[in-house]
Amino acid sequence: MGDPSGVGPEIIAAALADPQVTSCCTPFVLGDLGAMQRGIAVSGTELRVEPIDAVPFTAPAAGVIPLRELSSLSPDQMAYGHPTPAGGNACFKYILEAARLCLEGKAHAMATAPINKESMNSAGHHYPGHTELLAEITGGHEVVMMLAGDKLRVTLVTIHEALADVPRLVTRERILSTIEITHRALTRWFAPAPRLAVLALNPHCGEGGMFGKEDKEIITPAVREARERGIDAVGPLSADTLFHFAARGDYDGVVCMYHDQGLIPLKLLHFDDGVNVTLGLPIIRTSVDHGTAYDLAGTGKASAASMKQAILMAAQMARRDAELKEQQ
Ligand SMILES: NC(=O)c1ccc[n+]([C@@H]2O[C@H](COP(=O)([O-])OP(=O)(O)OC[C@H]3O[C@@H](n4cnc5c(N)ncnc54)[C@H](O)[C@@H]3O)[C@@H](O)[C@H]2O)c1
Ligand SMILES: N[C@H](C(=O)O)[C@H](O)COP(=O)(O)O
Repeated sequence: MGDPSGVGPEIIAAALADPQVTSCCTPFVLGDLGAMQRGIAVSGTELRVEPIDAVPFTAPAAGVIPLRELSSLSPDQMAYGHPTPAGGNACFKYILEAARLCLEGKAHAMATAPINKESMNSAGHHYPGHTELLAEITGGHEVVMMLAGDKLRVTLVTIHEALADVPRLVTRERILSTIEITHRALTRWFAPAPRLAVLALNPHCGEGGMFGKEDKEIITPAVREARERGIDAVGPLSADTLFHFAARGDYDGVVCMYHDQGLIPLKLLHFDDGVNVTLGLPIIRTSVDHGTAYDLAGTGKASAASMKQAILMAAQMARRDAELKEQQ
């Protein structure tokens, strides 16, 4: 459900009211009954929530959202636009339970609504986001954040890091593993023979060292090694021009060095329908590409398009996994 004080519950309701969603999967919510009922009212949908005790559960009637109640927040603890430690703790529980159900094979995939990272941290859970928390609780796998839309897919070598720390964190090993994880995931789910572009860190790829040495000394050898391992990757390429070519279809994925390098173009093109996917996990996890939007929470004005796409993509990935399993 994500943060009950944000737009999560209302966009979940709007997404689950869409027959395209319910015809491709059997969704259920891990969250708070009161928050979900409020979200349904705000969304103006005709849905009804029915608490479930366990997963799996009996298939619900049309118009019913099965909900496993993991918190019972008071109105103060879930006031719109006001994150609370109780709300942050509740989000943490929803994520843990979703991961557990996926790991145990009781759910095929999880699609997350937005959390407020500050509120989860205020509850004592010190993670930059879902990505790092899921990496830890599913076995310490190396993970990569991907944001994807029809026109563009970006993956990130560094995620939630201060910009000042990025040059130090952009190592050859980390670039190489990001390229490899991206390649593997795209091959499995999205593009059978992926073409990857790897971005430079500095303007004009460092201009021969005048504007920084990282492109020549770190990114170039990492791309060379990826190519030696059979991956169709090119780079480093200048970030200012590359997105034009990627968005017109020249590449299946763009490996970016830091958060805003990739997420600004992605959200410019796909704010409404972009999906965040965590690659490298032993489970399928997708998410909306936006945050808690406190300024809109409770107004019913938030778009549910990204939530819907996140659920559809999770279902599509799970179907693909089932096909691959059958072929084995
Ligand atoms: N998937 C996630 O859990 C996730 C993703 C991004 C940000 N966050 C968190 O969300 C909190 C708020 O972050 P922020 O303010 O940077 O970003 P935000 O995405 O919440 O809001 C940025 C702007 O986009 C608008 N917006 C967001 N979602 C919208 C929607 N569905 N429809 C229409 N407009 C929408 C908001 O009204 C606001 O003007 C932070 O704590 C951040 O860490 C969580
Ligand atoms: N970087 C993401 C974005 O801006 O959309 C976002 O913060 C999500 O992070 P998690 O999926 O790790 O919560």
